[in-house]
Amino acid sequence: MFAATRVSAFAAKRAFSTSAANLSKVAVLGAAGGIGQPLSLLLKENPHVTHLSLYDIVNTPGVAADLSHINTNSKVTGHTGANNGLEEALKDAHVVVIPAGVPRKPGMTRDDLFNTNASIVKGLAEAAAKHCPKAHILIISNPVNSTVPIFAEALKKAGVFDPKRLYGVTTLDVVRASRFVAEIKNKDPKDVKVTVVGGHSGVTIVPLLSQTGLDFTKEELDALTHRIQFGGDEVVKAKDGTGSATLSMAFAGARFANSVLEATVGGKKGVVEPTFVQSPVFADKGVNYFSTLVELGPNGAEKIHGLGEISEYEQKLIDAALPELKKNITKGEEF
Ligand SMILES: NC(=O)C1=CN([C@@H]2O[C@H](COP(=O)(O)OP(=O)(O)OC[C@H]3O[C@@H](n4cnc5c(N)ncnc54)[C@H](O)[C@@H]3O)[C@@H](O)[C@H]2O)C=CC1
Ligand SMILES: O=C([O-])CC(=O)C(=O)O
Repeated sequence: MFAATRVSAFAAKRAFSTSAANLSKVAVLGAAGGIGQPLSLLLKENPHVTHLSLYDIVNTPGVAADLSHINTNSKVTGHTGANNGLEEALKDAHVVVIPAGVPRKPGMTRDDLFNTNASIVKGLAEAAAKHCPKAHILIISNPVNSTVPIFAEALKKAGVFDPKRLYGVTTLDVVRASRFVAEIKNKDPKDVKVTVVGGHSGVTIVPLLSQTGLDFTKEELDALTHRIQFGGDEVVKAKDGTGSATLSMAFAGARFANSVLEATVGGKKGVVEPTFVQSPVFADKGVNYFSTLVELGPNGAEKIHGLGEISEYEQKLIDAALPELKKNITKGEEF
């Protein structure tokens, strides 16, 4: 904590002369981790961020000191679990990005992380409800299908839940889908947009390849759908016990955070991103959270799109996703 305080004071002093008004304080919780560090680096480059506030239970002073030397126009502060670290990190935050919690090892499902990560996320939610009740909260911690409902319940209990400001980050599925499709079609991924709906684990991840404007054989559809649904496993296997996707997740998380910032403080119109939010799309089937394309505006998730036209193949994927999704959501809500 001593080191954290020193870093904090140092960074704050330096920032005084360089940074604009503290309009967009962005807090990263879990900032010293595999995702947290590269994500914080990418956020340090984001011109919308005026104050980058890094919180972790370990090692944040070092990460904050390191990032604070980068000559972009934001101040960096580091906070640890000791004393009022979390409160300081969250106070007045406009956006809070949360990659705190344990990652998978080979052989585990994301749901296997529930026991450890549910309490971590719940604790952070209670703190956010108290110290930054108006912040936009971006949940990366797995299992996203359950951690978003856990967070929502904690905010509801504190009387500060606004469904427009709570987002499960599913951007990595979209990033992967674009890359994988581009690979087999010999295209530049920037020209390949794939909408991915549902949740963020296995069969709950539903790519809508029929909406890409490209043609696929049945074999291509099967292979791509499987790869997009289980892309996370490829990385878990390759990392061989040392963790799951961190760099691609940091890239995806920074992209989503930037979209939220552009829409909420950057005045940009027509920002549309897929994200796992409280959603009416399958609420009649008891599935209260779902990821579809969402239009972001000054208040956050302002317009939730439906699925659009989907193929029979995709309808079957949706039918398989809904029961699993409902189970994951209920588990989170009841935690
Ligand atoms: N939504 C998505 O698409 C993805 C989600 N993930 C998930 O993100 C999470 C983090 O993954 P990694 O960064 O690889 O793990 P990591 O273990 O490298 O980092 C996690 C960090 O969280 C910190 N932490 C633990 N408890 C905390 C608490 N109470 N408050 C603040 N920080 C705390 C740890 O000290 C550590 O620095 C995992 O749950 C993983 O499954 C990973 C990839 C993609
Ligand atoms: O696979 C994991 O556990 C991490 C993750 O969510 C992903 O890479 O999509």
